[in-house]
Amino acid sequence: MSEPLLSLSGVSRHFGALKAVDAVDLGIPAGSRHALIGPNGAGKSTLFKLITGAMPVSSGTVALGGSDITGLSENQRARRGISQTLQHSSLFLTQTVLQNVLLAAQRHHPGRRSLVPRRQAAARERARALLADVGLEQRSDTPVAALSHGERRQVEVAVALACEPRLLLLDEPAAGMSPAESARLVGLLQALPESVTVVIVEHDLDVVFALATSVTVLHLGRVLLTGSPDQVRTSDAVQEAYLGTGRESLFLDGTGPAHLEVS
Ligand SMILES: Nc1ncnc2c1ncn2[C@@H]1O[C@H](COP(=O)(O)OP(=O)(O)OP(=O)(O)O)[C@@H](O)[C@H]1O
Repeated sequence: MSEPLLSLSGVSRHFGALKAVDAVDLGIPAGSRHALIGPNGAGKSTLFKLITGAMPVSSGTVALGGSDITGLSENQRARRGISQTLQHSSLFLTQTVLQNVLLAAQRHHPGRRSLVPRRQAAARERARALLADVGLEQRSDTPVAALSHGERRQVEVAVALACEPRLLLLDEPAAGMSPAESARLVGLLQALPESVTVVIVEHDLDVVFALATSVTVLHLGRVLLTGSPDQVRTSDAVQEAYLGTGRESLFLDGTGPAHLEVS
């Protein structure tokens, strides 16, 4: 079997006596649409930060494409091909959608910054193509401040893609979105090329089951199960992990995810 794109081995993060992430082993093949789920406090955000390099591991190793990146900073990992969108927006509100994407591309490829009009035009063309990919070509010249919440999340995906990632990590991309906006987001993530491996941390299980080809369930910092969406859906252990967390069941009606209309 080929080497996973992302490989975690014995990854742990402790806060004093609390094992927020506890000896996690995980291999995510290239091209996956992988979801990390689990009840509140399961360790999802902490694990996300250990992958991006926003937080150092207490022990264990993180490898990307077979290279150990455990000791690398967040910026160094970004240069190796890890891009992320965060729960809290990092967009420039007074700049247009296009300018946000251009700035991200320039930050990532400082060498491509150019005063030559032909090169500037090529950069704008690349940025417009990305905006078309995320369904925002009509909004290129609109200031981000004038966009809806859902559209801003779409810009964040375009900004992350401007860094030409091998691994795109999305932290709760559907938070605060309407069902229609969530469906659009799922559609655009499904349409990304296989060269971009996607990992999402997401509470909205309709989004998870519409998108994910594989799912890891975290509980109390440990991997409870990694499997197909069907294996996760039908697991008694997963249902039990969600009991007592405010959700009576993994699915609110106990039958399955609500239908998410993905166009
Ligand atoms: N910087 C920190 N210092 C101390 N404890 C922390 C820190 N960050 C997270 N924790 C604790 O680690 C555990 C896991 O938190 P984490 O935010 O990773 O969970 P989560 O699964 O993302 O939860 P949620 O779904 O609520 O966002 C929790 O008990 C949390 O209180």
